[in-house]
Amino acid sequence: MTRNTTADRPDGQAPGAVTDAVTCAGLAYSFGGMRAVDGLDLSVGAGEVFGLLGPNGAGKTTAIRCITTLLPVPAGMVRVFGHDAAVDRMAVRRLLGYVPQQLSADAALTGRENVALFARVFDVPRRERAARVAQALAAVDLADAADRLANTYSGGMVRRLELAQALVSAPRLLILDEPTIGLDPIARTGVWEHINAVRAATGMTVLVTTHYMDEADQYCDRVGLMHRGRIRALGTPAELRRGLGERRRAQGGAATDALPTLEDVFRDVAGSGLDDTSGDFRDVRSTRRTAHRVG
Ligand SMILES: Nc1ncnc2c1ncn2[C@@H]1O[C@H](COP(=O)(O)OP(=O)(O)OP(=O)(O)O)[C@@H](O)[C@H]1O
Repeated sequence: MTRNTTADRPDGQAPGAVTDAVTCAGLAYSFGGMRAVDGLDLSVGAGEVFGLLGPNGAGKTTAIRCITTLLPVPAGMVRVFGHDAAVDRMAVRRLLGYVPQQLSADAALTGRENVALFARVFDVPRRERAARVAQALAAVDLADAADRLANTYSGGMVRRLELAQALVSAPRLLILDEPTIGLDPIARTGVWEHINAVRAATGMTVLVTTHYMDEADQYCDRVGLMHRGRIRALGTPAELRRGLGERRRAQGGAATDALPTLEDVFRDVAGSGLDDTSGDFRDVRSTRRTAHRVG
């Protein structure tokens, strides 16, 4: 059950309002008999940074692929700035930039060529292209490295290059699937600083998945904790931490005044589902499937 609601939304809107950047209602998606997304209800307000968290196999990537229209919407509803993803796929695609989990940069091209390719694919007008490519590269601090082959870039630079690819079409909604995975702490901070700078300059909405609870706590306005295909807890990181602290005190546990961390909240939500026998097996199997896909 969802434990927290939409208090303190930056746009002050009710869930499902037209100014929502993303609305999912009862979204479901199955791979054969496996129900990867199972009745997902989600509203991301325009202009907010929303973190979708959850254990391996929770259904985050599948949900994101439905929102980006890369997967169909077989059941339920997905809207992006009011456009129905099941009906108006091109309108949705024009509004978003997407950085997938898998590598999307071409090692044999320079940084500039990689971003220019995305500018063409996303129909950036020919006359504006060179300037927009340069602007996107500058926004992620790659102007000086723009004419080097991408295979000479560090991991952090590649991730920033992929960010530039997603930004070149000036999206209203930026969707990032684990943007900082495998990066060192300095590179992770760098990626977030660039996301925040662009967001501050443009008012862009950001929907991000991450397994790094410290990042979610620091950079997300609100987070949704997903487990077994739907949201189990929702709120600002502070609300979720406070809520767990209050529940613990009410249960007479934790003889400490320390506020729980977001990782404690994550364990509280995901842990309860991992305790039963089917959950253990299913989640191990999910993780292996995911590893196989990525590797
Ligand atoms: N192409 C596919 N074929 C079969 N099963 C899939 C496929 N993609 C995902 N799944 C399964 O759907 C479930 C949800 O996977 P998904 O990748 O959406 O989870 P996730 O929360 O993004 O996980 P992770 O954090 O590991 O990326 C998992 O059980 C996964 O094994």
